[in-house]
Amino acid sequence: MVPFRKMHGLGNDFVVLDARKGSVLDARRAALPITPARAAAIADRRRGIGCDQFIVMEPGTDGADVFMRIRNPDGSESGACGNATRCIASLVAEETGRDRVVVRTIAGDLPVERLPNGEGMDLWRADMGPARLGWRDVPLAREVDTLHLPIGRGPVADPAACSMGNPHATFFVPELDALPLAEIGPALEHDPIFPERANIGFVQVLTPEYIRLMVWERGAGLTLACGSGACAALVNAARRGLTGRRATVSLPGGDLVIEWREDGPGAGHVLMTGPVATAFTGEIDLGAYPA
Ligand SMILES: N[C@H](CCC[C@H](N)C(=O)O)C(=O)O
Repeated sequence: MVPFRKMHGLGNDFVVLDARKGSVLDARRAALPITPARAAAIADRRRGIGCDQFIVMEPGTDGADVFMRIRNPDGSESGACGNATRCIASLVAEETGRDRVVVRTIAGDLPVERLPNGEGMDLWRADMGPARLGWRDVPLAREVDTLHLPIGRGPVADPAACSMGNPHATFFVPELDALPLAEIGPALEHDPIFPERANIGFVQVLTPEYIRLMVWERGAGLTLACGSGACAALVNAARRGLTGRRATVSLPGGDLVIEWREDGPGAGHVLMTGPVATAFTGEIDLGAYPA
C-alpha cells in the first residue's frame, strides 16, 4: 500500500503521491511505475479515487525544493497546473517550516510564497513564470496572430491564445451560462490549430478588474477551477484591452487574483494568488491498477 493525499485548489482536485527520496513510492517506483494508464485509472471517478489531475512529487534539485509531475486523467502530461502548484508548495512549506518554496515542473521553476491572512486559511501566491505569446510558444500548427485565432465553434469565435507552460485559448463571450460547453469544449480542445491540443477558457468581462471564467481543460474536461487558465485569461484579456494587468478571476469553484507584472524584476511574469485544501488522506494499492 502507498499513502496518498487528496487535495484541491477551489475544487480543482488532485491525487498526490510522494516519490521523493526515501518515500514509500520511491522505494517501490521500479516495481510500480506510474504509467499514463495507471494514472488515468486512479483518476477515474468511479473505478479509482477520482481527480482532475494526478500529481507525483519527485526530488527537487539545484534550487528547486520539489519536482511536480502533472498528469491529466487521460494520462497526458502537462507543463503547468496552477492550483496544484499552490497545493504542493503548501506541503513542502509545512514540512520545512519555510514560507517560500520553489516548485519545478517540466516548464520551469515556480516560486511560491505563503500569504498569512491571520484567519487560519492562508493564501498562496505562485509566480507562474512568463506568459509565452508567440505562435510557436503556444504552440500553434502554423503562423497566426495569437491575439486573434481564426477558429470557432457554435456561438464562440476569434479567441486569443498564449502558453503558461501549457497551451491556452481564451474566448470572450457576453454571457457564460448559456454556452454548450460539453459540445464545443472537446471540439475546440482538439482543433487542428493546436498540435498539442489546448485548454479552452471562456471569459465574461464584468469590469476591467473582475472577470468570470470557465475552462474546458485539456485531457480533463470541465473543471471547477484552472489556475493556469486564469493566468492565461487575464493575460489575453489585458492584451485585448478588456482588463488591466491585475484582476479577480471568478471561477465556478471560487476566486483567484491574477497579476501580469509589467516591469521590475519578473516583468512579464504572471502571479496567481489563491487557497489550498486537503480533503483527505489514504492508502492505495497501486498494483491493483493497470500499468
Ligand atoms: N489540463 C491542463 C493541466 C492542469 C491545469 C489546471 N488544472 C491548472 O490549475 O492550471 C493541461 O493539460 O495543460
